[in-house]
Amino acid sequence: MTTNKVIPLKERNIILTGFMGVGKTTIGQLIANKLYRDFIDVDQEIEKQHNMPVTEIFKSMGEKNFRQMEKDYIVDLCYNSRLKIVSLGGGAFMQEEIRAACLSTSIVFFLDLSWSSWKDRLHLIVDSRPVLQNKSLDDIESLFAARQHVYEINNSKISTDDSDPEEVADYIVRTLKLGWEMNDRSPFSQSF
Ligand SMILES: Nc1ncnc2c1ncn2[C@@H]1O[C@H](COP(=O)(O)OP(=O)(O)O)[C@@H](O)[C@H]1O
Ligand SMILES: O=C(O)C1=C[C@@H](OP(=O)(O)O)[C@@H](O)[C@H](O)C1
Ligand SMILES: [Mg+2]
Repeated sequence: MTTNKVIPLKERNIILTGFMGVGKTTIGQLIANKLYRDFIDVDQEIEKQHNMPVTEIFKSMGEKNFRQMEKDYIVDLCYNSRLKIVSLGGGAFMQEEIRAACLSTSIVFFLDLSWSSWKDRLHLIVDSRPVLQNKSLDDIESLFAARQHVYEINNSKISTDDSDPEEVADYIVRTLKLGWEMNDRSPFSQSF
């Protein structure tokens, strides 16, 4: 474990959080390509471990087990890796232990999208997101609203309304490079 070591800013993992369908997986991969870093999508890693899609994991093992696997994977990743671009699943940040691990070791970006834009995207994702299945639009809106205040705990919030994934990824890369450059020039420290 690297728990007590202060991780230099440039080496910290970059973590994307936000509601299902906001673009974490798509944009994370683009950021990784632009920065020549490894990309880790937590859902895809859990799917590889179990050789089945998340929908099947929910069906055969239950959501509770999925949440445990998600927590174990992310906490380990946070404390034992650096320089990764990581896309979380949209429910991960609801677990306090995951939030604490992410915020103490990494740089967390919240990809925000308004409800009115989000609902136009529902048809793209509903079949592959078990949490959205058998729910009315009102139920989903309540879940969306309930989770927003948890995503608000982050290092940087990006509004993705009216931007395509390339634009969002470029914006995040520019923000990061600026932050790294300012940190390099700071007389106080290399890390915080
Ligand atoms: N900025 C965007 N504008 C339009 N469509 C997007 C945008 N970001 C993602 N999408 C689309 O939304 C869907 C969900 O994207 P995904 O990256 O899987 O989201 P998440 O990982 O947050 O659930 C995909 O079909 C993707 O192409
Ligand atoms: O919000 C959630 O509870 C979930 C989000 C999904 O990931 P995306 O946010 O990438 O869709 C996936 O982890 C699972 O279906 C549960
Ligand atoms: Mg995803």
